[in-house]
Amino acid sequence: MMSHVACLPLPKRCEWLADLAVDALIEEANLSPKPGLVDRRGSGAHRDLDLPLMQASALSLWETFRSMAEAAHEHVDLDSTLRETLGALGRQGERTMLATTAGVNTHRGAIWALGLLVAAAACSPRLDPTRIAERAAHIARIPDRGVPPAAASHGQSVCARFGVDGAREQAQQGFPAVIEHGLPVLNASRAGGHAEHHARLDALLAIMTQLSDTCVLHRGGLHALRQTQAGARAVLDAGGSASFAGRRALQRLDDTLLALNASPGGAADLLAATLLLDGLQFMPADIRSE
Ligand SMILES: CC(C)(COP(=O)(O)OP(=O)(O)OC[C@H]1O[C@@H](n2cnc3c(N)ncnc32)[C@H](O[C@H]2O[C@H](COP(=O)(O)OP(=O)(O)OP(=O)(O)O)[C@@H](O)[C@H]2O)[C@@H]1O)[C@@H](O)C(=O)NCCC(=O)NCCS
Ligand SMILES: Nc1ncnc2[nH]cnc12
Repeated sequence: MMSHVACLPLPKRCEWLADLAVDALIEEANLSPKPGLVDRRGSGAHRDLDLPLMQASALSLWETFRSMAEAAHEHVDLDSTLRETLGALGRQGERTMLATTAGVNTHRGAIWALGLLVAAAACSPRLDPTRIAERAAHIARIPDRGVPPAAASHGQSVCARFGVDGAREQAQQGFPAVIEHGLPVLNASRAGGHAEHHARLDALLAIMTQLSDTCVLHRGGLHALRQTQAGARAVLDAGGSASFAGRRALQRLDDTLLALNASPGGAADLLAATLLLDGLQFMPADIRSE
C-alpha cells in the first residue's frame, strides 16, 4: 500500500487545487483553434456543445474538485475507502455537470482525470508531475465497489470493439499521454520561444498523435483515429502551430475532423490534465508548506 505523510486540515490547498482544475478546464475550452473541438470559433464537430456550456460546466465542477481534494487529505492511506469516496464524489460531479448542461456530457472524462490528479496533489509533499501522476494511477487501480450497474459507456464499447485502452487505462498507467507527450511538448514549445497558446496547441497535438481517443473511435472508428493521429503528427512535423506550414496543416486537420464528424474530446481532457500538472509549480509557498 502506498502511504503518504499525515495531513493537517488544509482548506486553502484544497480550494487552490479546485481553482486550478476549473481554470485548466476553462483554458482548454478557450484555446483556439482546436481541431474538431469546441473553442472560441464555435462548436467544432459538436451539435450539442458550445463554449458558454463548456465554461458553465467547468465552473459547476469546482465543489466536486474541492471535495475530492479534501477527501484525499482526510485519508491517511491511498486505499479503497478513498477510492470509493472519490468514485461517489465523481458520480455526484457527473450529476452536477448534467444538471448544468441539461443532460449534455461535457466533462465526464475530465472529472475522472482531473479528479484523480487533484486528489493525488491534495496531500502530496512533492508536487512534481510524474510523482502526482503516479499517485493518481495508484488510486485509479484500486477497484471501486460502489460502481452501480449501468449500460456500457461509449468508451467501454469501443475499447471492447477495437481492443484499445481508454480513459480508465490512461489513468491507471499514470497518464502517459500527459507525462510523455503533453508536458514535454508544452515545455519544448515554450523553450523554443513560442507564444503560450501555440505551446498549448502543440501539447494538444502531441497528445492526439498517440492517444486511442474513444470519442474519435466512437464517432468515426479506426479510420477517423488514424486520420486524427496522422493529421496531428503532420502539424508538429511541419513546425507546430506557430509556423506557417503548421497552421496550414492544422486547418487541414480541422477540415478532416469536421468532415468525419470526429472530435478528440479525450485528448482535450488530457490537455486540461497537462495544464493542471503544469500549474502545480505555481502553488503559493504558504499553501505548499501548510
Ligand atoms: C473510468 C471512466 C473514465 C469511464 O470511462 P469509460 O471509457 O467507460 O466511459 P466514457 O463515458 O466513454 O467516458 C470516458 C471519457 O474520457 C475521455 N476519453 C476518451 N478517450 C480517452 C483516453 N484514451 N484517455 C483519456 N480520456 C479519454 C472522453 O471524455 C471527453 O469526451 C466526452 C464526450 O464523450 P461522449 O459522450 O462519448 O461524446 P459524444 O461523441 O459527443 O457523444 P454523442 O454526441 O456522439 O452522443 C466529454 O465528456 C469529454 O470529457 C470520454 O468520453 C469514469 O468516467 C468513471 O468511471 N466514472 C465514474 C465515477 C468516478 O470514479 N469518477 C472519478 C473519481 S476520481
Ligand atoms: N473543447 C472541447 N470540445 C469538445 N469536447 C470536449 N471535451 C473536453 N473538452 C472539449
